[in-house]
Amino acid sequence: MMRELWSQMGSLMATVVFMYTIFERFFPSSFRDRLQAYAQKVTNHFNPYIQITFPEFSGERLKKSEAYNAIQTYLSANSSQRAKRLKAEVVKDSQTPLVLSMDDNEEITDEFQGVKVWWSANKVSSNPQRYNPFSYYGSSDEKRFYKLTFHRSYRDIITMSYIKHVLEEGKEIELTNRQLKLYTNNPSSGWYGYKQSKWSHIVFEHPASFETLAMDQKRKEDILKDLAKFKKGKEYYSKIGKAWKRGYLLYGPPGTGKSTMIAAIAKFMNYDVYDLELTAVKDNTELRKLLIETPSKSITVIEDIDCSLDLTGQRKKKKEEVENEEPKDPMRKNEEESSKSSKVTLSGLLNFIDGIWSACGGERIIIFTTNYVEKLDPALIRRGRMDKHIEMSYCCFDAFKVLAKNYLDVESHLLFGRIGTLLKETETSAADVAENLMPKSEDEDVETCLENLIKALEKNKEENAKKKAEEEAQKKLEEEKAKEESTQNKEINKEKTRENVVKENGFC
Ligand SMILES: Nc1ncnc2c1ncn2[C@@H]1O[C@H](COP(=O)(O)OP(=O)(O)OP(=O)(O)O)[C@@H](O)[C@H]1O
Ligand SMILES: [Mg+2]
Repeated sequence: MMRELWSQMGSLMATVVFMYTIFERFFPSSFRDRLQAYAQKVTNHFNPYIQITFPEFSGERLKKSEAYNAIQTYLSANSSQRAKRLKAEVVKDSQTPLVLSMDDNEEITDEFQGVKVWWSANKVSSNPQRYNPFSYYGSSDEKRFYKLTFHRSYRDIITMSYIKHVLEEGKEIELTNRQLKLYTNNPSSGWYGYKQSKWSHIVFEHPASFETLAMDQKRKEDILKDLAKFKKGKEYYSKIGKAWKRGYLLYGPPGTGKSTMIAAIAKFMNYDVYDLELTAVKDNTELRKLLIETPSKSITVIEDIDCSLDLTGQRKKKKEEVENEEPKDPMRKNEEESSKSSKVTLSGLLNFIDGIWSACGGERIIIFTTNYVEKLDPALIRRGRMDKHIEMSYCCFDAFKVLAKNYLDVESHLLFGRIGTLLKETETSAADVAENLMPKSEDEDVETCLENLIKALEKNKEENAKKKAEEEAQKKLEEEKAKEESTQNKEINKEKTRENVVKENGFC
């Protein structure tokens, strides 16, 4: 009531000012200014309400204000039930294509810690008559802004806590609603020039999630807990003095779900994925430039790190090469050397993961995947760099049950027992199990699909047994050969010793 009264007062003052402008010719300008300032002072003195405005565009370059966007999102989420007049907008990159927010000149109330505040969406037209085709604001110079009004006795609570709460919640909702993106690095030849950038992106619409990811249930829960702890870890990481980042190493045979797991992590965390193709990065400087452009709340992925570059034995190999090298044409040698030195090195990657990059913004995840964990340089995957090592192993019964639910919508079946036994006896990837579970035609029912899987697993078992027998036979052969060689060596040594004794003593 009181606030409305003051609002009326404001209109009254505006009318007075308007009258000045009409009669301005009859008043000297100095008198007009003085009167206006005085009227403002009087209003401010008695008005117990404070107003803060948040314009849509700010700064010299008239960039769209982040605060305005966050407030819009916050109010859309909180006001669409309360406001009587709403406007619908199509928002780019949002999961919900049509976003409802309160319409221009509409007002709603909000409450924070028992304090009531008023938000209004406003629009002013600085020059409605003039058409400006280059205007940021459309056909007329419309300027939008949100106005927050509150009683002056709550100044501290509103300016110090409430606005922060609105902006944070608005940004959080923006992040939840937006569509995830998958970024890939562009070759450096295209980094500069008009509209070029280091990363290109597409909307990331991978259907995988932790619900559909087939793996041992306990391990899955463990990973989920780890991720949830990381997400809420801002204070914890700052308390222990560690950069807010986490490294995951996913390793295991092909088709066991490493890439699927990355998609599930991205979805769970609601982070964009930056898929770094190391072979397209010329050197450590380029690597740095690329990584520095990855934002917080992102996952940087290096897939098949063992194949991406010779990160595994680079240092050792270089030495060997130098020793075995034949003399070369000096021109070619120079060329080769410069191409060799323009490569990302293991230390370049490690320094950046540990150093500046992890300190930029925080809340970053880095994931390496490999099929051959034993080939990697221990320095690359030591704890602290790759904090969590996750083995994606062959399909177990738990994982099979998830796949059966995903593909056939069954949770139990008489054939499950046989499949469980066969999975223990074979090494079958989840990708192979999934492929066999997928109905090949419309006539194939659940039972046929499960039988198909059993047949495939039995075949796999037979082949494995055959392979194992062959390997054992080969091993035996090698052992026998080694034994024979050692007996021969012993005989030779004995003969040599005898000859030496004869030489030393000078007789037979
Ligand atoms: N654990 C799993 N859960 C659900 N689906 C899986 C799983 N593992 C594999 N699949 C299925 O198999 C396909 C291949 O899996 P994915 O690409 O994740 O394997 P990968 O471990 O990354 O293999 P590679 O080592 O060859 O890159 C996926 O598209 C998915 O359909
Ligand atoms: Mg993969």
